[in-house]
Amino acid sequence: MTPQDPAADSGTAGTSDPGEVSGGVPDALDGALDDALALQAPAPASPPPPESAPAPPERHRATPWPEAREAARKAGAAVGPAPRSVPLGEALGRLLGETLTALTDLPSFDSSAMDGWAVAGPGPWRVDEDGAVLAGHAPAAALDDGTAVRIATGARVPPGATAVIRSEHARTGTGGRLYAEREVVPGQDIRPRGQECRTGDPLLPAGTPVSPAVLGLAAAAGYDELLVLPRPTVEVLVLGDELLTSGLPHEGLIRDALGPMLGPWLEALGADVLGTHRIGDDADALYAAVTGSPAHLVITTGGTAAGPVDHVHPVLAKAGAELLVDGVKVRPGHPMLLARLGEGRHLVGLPGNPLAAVSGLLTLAEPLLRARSGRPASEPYRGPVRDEVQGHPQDTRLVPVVHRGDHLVPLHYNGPAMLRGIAAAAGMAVVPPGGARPGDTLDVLDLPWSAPQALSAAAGTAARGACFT
Ligand SMILES: Nc1nc2c(c(=O)[nH]1)N[C@H]1C(S)=C(S)[C@@H](COP(=O)(O)OP(=O)(O)OC[C@H]3O[C@@H](n4cnc5c(N)ncnc54)[C@H](O)[C@@H]3O)O[C@H]1N2
Ligand code: MOO
Repeated sequence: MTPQDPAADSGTAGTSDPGEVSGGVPDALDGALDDALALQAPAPASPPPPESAPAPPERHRATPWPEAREAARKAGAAVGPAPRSVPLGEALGRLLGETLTALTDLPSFDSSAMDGWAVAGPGPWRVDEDGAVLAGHAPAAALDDGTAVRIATGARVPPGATAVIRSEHARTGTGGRLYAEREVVPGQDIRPRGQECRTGDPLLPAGTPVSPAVLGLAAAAGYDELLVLPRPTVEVLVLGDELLTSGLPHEGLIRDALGPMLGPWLEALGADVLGTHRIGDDADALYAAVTGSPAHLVITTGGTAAGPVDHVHPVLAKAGAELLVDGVKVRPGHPMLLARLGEGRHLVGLPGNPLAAVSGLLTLAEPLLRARSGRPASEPYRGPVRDEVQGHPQDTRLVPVVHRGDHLVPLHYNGPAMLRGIAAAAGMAVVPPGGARPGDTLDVLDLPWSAPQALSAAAGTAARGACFT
C-alpha cells in the first residue's frame, strides 16, 4: 500500500488512482498545488507503507452515521443554553439570546447627512451667521423660509428646514446671500428620523452570532448589555503514554497531534475550552479527570478500542455513565462514542487515530455543541464528485475534499492516522455505503475555517434600494 491509496489502511477502499485524476488541471500553479495536496502526485521513491489496522470485530451496537449525528444533536438540545445578560464588551462571538429589537428610532432625530447649509424654502437664502448647528449641540432655532444656517454632518436639522445643501454645491454672494449651484430637491441630504428603524423594530433574530458589526448596531440602537447564549464549556483529555509534546518522534514515541488541534477547533465550533490535559494511559487519572471535570462536555482522545490500555469504556462504566452512542458505522472513526455523564454533562470519546478523531469531532461533537449553544442545524452543502470514491460496504465514509471548479475532488491522504488530507481540505465529503461514482452528488461537512459564512440573518433583508446618505 502506498500513501496514494491510504484509505485501504482502514480496511476501506481508497479513491481512484492518482494518475486518473491528473487531467483537466493544466496550469503549472495548479499542478504544484495538486502535488502538495496529493491529488496527482507520483508516489515518493520509497514511501513508508502505512501500517494495517486490524480488521475490526463486528460491532452490534454501532449506530448508523446519520442516527449518531441526530443522537448527538438531541443530547445537546436537551440541555440547551439559558440566555444571560452581558455587557456589550463581553458579547462578541456569542449568539443573541433574543431578537435584537431597536430601543430607539434610528436616526433618533432628523439629521444632516452632509456638511453645508440647512435651508428653508426656495433660494437664494439669507444666511444666519450666528445660527450654525453642530453635531451633538443644542438645536438651532426654527428656520424661516428664505433663510439658511451652516450645518455639520450629524447635526439636528432645524425645524422648518426643507433641505441641506452640501458646502461644495453652493456659494455665498453679495449681501451674505446663499446661492445653490445645482437644483435643490426638498428633503435632500436630510436623514429623516426613523429612516433605518423605528423603536421596537426587530433588527436581528435570536441566534445571530454577535460580530463586531452587531456590537455596533446594538450600541447605536441603545443597548448597554445584550442577552446572549453562553458558550458550552469543554475540557479535552488526551490519552496515551506514547505522546510527545515537542521535538521529533523517537523510540516508538510520537507527537501528540490532537492536543494542539482540538482546542482551537472546538473554539471554532463555539465552545469555551477550559483546558487540554494529558492523562497518559492511567485509568485512575482518567476516572478522576472525567468525574471531576467542571465542563459541560468532556472530550477524550484515544483509548476507545479494546486494547489493554484502552480505558475509556471501563472508566465510563465505573462512573455510571450512560452510553448514548457506542461505535458508529463510519470510516474512519468507528470506535467513537457519546456518553451522558450526568445532568447536563456529556463525554465524546474520539478514537486516537488523528483523522478518526476528526471524524468523531464532526460526527458527534459538532452537532452536540451546535445544539447545546443554540445554533441552528448546519446545512450541509452538496456537490458533484469529480472522481470515483470507493466506499465501505456497510459504513459511511468521510473523505477530505477540495473544490476544483464545480467539483469536489477527494484527497488521497485520507487514511485514519493521516492529517495531510484534512489539513489541505475544504471539507469532508460524506460517502454513502457502497461509494460514489464520478458526477454523484455528495454532502460535504464544512470545516469551521472554510465555511461559507451563513448569512441567515441578512438573507431575508435583500436590498430593496440604494441609500447613499
Ligand atoms: N481489536 C481492535 N483494534 C482496533 C480497532 C478495533 O475495532 N478492534 N479499531 C481500530 C481503529 S479503527 C481505531 S481508530 C483505533 C482506535 O483506537 P483508540 O481510540 O483506542 O486509540 P489508541 O489505541 O489510543 O490510538 C490509536 C492510534 O492513534 C495514535 N494516537 C493516539 N492519540 C494520538 C494523538 N493525540 N496524536 C497522534 N496520534 C495519536 C496512537 O499512537 C495509535 O497509533 O483502534 C484500532 N484498533
Ligand atoms: O481506523 Mo479507525 O477507522 O481510524 O476509526
